[in-house]
Amino acid sequence: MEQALQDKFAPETRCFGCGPSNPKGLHIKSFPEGDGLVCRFTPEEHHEGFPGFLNGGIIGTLFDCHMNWTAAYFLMKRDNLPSPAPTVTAEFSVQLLKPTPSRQELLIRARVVEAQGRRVKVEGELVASGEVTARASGTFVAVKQGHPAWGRW
Ligand SMILES: CCCCCCCCCC(=O)SCCNC(=O)CCNC(=O)[C@H](O)C(C)(C)COP(=O)(O)OP(=O)(O)OC[C@H]1O[C@@H](n2cnc3c(N)ncnc32)[C@H](O)[C@@H]1OP(=O)(O)O
Repeated sequence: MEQALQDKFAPETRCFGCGPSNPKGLHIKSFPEGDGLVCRFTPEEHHEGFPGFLNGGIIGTLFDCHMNWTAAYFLMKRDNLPSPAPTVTAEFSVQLLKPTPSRQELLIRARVVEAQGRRVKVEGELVASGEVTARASGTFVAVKQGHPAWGRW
């Protein structure tokens, strides 16, 4: 089976949302598909906000990390880099449209809508049983040498 970008390019990282090496993390897995990236995530009970529905902060983290990887992968392709660009989240916002069921697999899609230099805008949506329950957008910036995140992937 195809490897997730996180496992292929950053297996040692410990980010709470996407680091494969964080034993308490969410371990999201992102895969290129179509014009963006997709992530499938099945929540656990301790991710719930109320019984049977996902906590909003967890939804934010899913978008944050998956959109970040979408930006990083986009820059890798655009700039012909050997690995995803070292991007961090500059800002993001989430619209919680309806309660998100937490006892099933969820689909998160994201795609780049604008890019200029090392700044990339990404939009995402969260789908449960074919229904969009949340949307997000954000700005992700590839850091320069000297930034605390540099070389930490
Ligand atoms: C391989 C990928 C692995 C990814 C795994 C990690 C995923 C984890 C997701 C995270 O949680 S990251 C951690 C949380 N984020 C941070 O801690 C970031 C804190 N902020 C910063 O470090 C800096 O503010 C930042 C690197 C984002 C920008 O500082 P810089 O000095 O590098 O850039 P600069 O200020 O020159 O801005 C560059 C461009 O971004 C734009 N920009 C910067 N901050 C912005 C902002 N807040 N909102 C919108 N745009 C922003 C800025 O206008 C400009 O646009 P233009 O190039 O078009 O002029």
